[in-house]
Amino acid sequence: MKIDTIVPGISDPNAKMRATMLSQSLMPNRTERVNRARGDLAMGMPYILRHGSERTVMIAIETTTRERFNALERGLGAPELVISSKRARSVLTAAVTANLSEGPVRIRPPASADFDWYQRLADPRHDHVSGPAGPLHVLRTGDDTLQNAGLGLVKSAELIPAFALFPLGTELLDLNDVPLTQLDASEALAELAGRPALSAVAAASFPLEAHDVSRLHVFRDADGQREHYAIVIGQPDPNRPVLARLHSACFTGDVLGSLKCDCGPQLRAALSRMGEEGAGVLIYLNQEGRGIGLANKMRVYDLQSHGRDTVEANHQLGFEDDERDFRLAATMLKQIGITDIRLLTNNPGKVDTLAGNGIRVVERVPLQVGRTAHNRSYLSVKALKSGHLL
Ligand SMILES: Nc1nc2c(ncn2[C@@H]2O[C@H](COP(=O)(O)OP(=O)(O)OP(=O)(O)O)[C@@H](O)[C@H]2O)c(=O)[nH]1
Ligand SMILES: [Zn+2]
Repeated sequence: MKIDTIVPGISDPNAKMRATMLSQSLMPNRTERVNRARGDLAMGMPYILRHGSERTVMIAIETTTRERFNALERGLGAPELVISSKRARSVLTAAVTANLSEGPVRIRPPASADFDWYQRLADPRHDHVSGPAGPLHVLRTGDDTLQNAGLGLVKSAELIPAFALFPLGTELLDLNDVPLTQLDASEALAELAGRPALSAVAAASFPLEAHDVSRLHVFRDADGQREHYAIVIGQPDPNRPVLARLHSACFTGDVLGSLKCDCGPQLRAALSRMGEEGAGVLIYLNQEGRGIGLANKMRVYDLQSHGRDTVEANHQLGFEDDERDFRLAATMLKQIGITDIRLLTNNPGKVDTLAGNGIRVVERVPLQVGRTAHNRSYLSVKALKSGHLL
């Protein structure tokens, strides 16, 4: 951005310096650059992902249009398709996935591949009718910083974890006239792994069914993408550990009363126990579907209707078992001045993460409510595969 060209009175000796300072302060920082790229992916816009001298144009398979994809292919040549190793093991033949390590899997498309081919490998909705794909050429060599960053970005945009990378050789095309976002892959990886920063935005008190004194604090993450809530019930005694619940958003369970999980009853039971004790804190994290978002949760529910369990379905779509970041809860508790808690949970992972991030969990209080014939196998898979305590 050339601010000096629009600042009047450029002959003023201070104007140039003011323009430089203004340019510097308007320059997007790392969080903003990563968030722009994430926004582009969500809109189906391509952006430039760089690593060293390598430059690629990245586009998410879920959101791009066929027309845009074809235009990129005509201009830049065939891309590589990147999916996660979890997805690769579900959709590719065993011969192709033998010895695959965790992380991104790079696939060179066959000459006949059209946009439908990319969609079919990305989206598992037709897996049960089409069977495994292969033989295919999996690229195993080289540094995969670009692919790792891409995978982190599509997942954090809550999109199907699959994208295309079109190599952008310097000699090929000059895209300088197209205002594409540019992002460095190492910088993206550092941002995604960093401790999530949250700021307190607003708070107000109002009565709840559980207790007539409650205060809701709204926190917003640094990229402005998501809000999380802390609800303080009654007036917790600062000298005693507070009864606490760390709850992850479940629109289907919390709001609609779905019988497929135990979230709604857990939410209400936690609030009413806090009401009975006269004090407590509920941390409500907007990490729907164990961090994959509601659209992806519906995709994994659909896979579950074809016989997959909750963990297998996440893998088939390309996600890990659990994509949540419980460090957010530790940050929020500390910001509202609560460091000692009794945590209502059956999930030892929550206890460990809070304890490792400055919260003293003096007791784990089991929360076993809402078991139905519909969620019996879901809950036993969580116990068997995810270490939840029954
Ligand atoms: N991906 C996926 N998410 C699910 C499924 N069923 C429920 N969820 C999500 O799982 C999360 C459950 O959250 P919590 O109840 O806070 O956590 P938990 O890990 O079960 O631990 P505790 O309830 O504290 O014992 C919510 O985000 C739900 O939306 C499923 O089949 N697949
Ligand atoms: Zn639920």
